[in-house]
Amino acid sequence: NAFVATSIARYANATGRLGVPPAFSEMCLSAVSDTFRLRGIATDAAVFCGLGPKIRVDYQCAGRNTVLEMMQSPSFNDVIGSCRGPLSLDITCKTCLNYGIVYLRRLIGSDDNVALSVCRSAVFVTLATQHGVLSYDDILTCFFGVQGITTFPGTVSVTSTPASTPNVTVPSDSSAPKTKSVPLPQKHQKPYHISVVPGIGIGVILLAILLQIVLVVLIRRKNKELRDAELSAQSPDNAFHQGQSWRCAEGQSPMFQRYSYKETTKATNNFSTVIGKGGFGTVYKAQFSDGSIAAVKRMDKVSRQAEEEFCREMELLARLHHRHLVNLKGFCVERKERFLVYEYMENGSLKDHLHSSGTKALSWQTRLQIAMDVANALVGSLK
Ligand SMILES: Nc1ncnc2c1ncn2[C@@H]1O[C@H](COP(=O)(O)OP(=O)(O)OP(=O)(O)O)[C@@H](O)[C@H]1O
Repeated sequence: NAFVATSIARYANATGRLGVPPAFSEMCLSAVSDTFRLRGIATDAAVFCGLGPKIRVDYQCAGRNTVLEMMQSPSFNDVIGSCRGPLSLDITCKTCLNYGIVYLRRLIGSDDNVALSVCRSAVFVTLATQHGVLSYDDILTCFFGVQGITTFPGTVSVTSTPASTPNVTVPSDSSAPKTKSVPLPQKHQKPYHISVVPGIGIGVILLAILLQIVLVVLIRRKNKELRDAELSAQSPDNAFHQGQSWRCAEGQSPMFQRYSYKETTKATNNFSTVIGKGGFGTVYKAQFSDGSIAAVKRMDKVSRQAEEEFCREMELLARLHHRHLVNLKGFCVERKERFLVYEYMENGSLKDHLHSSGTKALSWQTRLQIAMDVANALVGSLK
């Protein structure tokens, strides 16, 4: 009904008539059926839309055939006045409809339901022609509870056949001009699914572009990694890292625990506690996740010599086990990082004790004992 009423409102807007004359009704009905088909509505819907098997395409109401006649009927101004408010609000819409019903009852009584229904559409069409005073979309929503069928404003000159909507041939009627401007409901004529398809398409394209960007970033990152690896393989120092030193560390690994860079960093609390510095590098205090305390020596610089030293220390301590020699617990070889992990000597270095003075100074007897222990350790290392 909303479709048909919309078409008739457009026609009324052009001609001032409340529907097409009988000679045009067949063309009009076939145009309505075409519209149904275009919008994917079952063609037999026409049966339900009309007042019986045929759709009413004229809204003659109690002898009134034109918008002007409707306007001139008593109390119609009251209807217009009550429908002036924002009809999108439920309360305003109800007031407008109530005024309409009161007006119709006065006009045709309350018994003739068919006439009531047709006149109700005639009221709608009449109101719909009141541009500037009333909002067409709001009236449509209020009267039929539907939205988006058409936007009424906007006009087009019409001269061709009714079948090729939206152009309409205006009947030769002395009271109506032959060619009129009829509002064109272009905006909302496309069925819903037609506007959804491009939306999905755009979504898919955007997703594809996004995936492509991610792919390019990943490829670039991988290429950079490969380039870096190639460069480091070409550098003389790194050739050593990749070759001899690595074999050295690998060779010893079964004897010592191998630590990862990550766990070493965590155990030293990101290398926060320095306990000494030697020729090889800096020594940090560390506590590993199993609770063991250790001294971690970190190789300061990457050089062939440092690498050899690292290797030698490992090889040596793998062979030497003496109660006067500090034990090597493990190592870490990762990228350019080299660590040796020793058991932690909580009393500090011999050097510190030998050179300390005051109450902490070592007695000569203790010094002698230490000298003998060191000599023992040396003998043990030479065996
Ligand atoms: N296992 C350890 N436990 C506690 N502190 C240590 C341990 N190993 C080293 N240190 C501390 O770190 C300092 C440096 O030790 P490191 O072995 O690197 O140097 P060095 O023996 O003095 O010299 P070089 O590196 O030439 O042998 C020591 O003086 C000591 O204070």
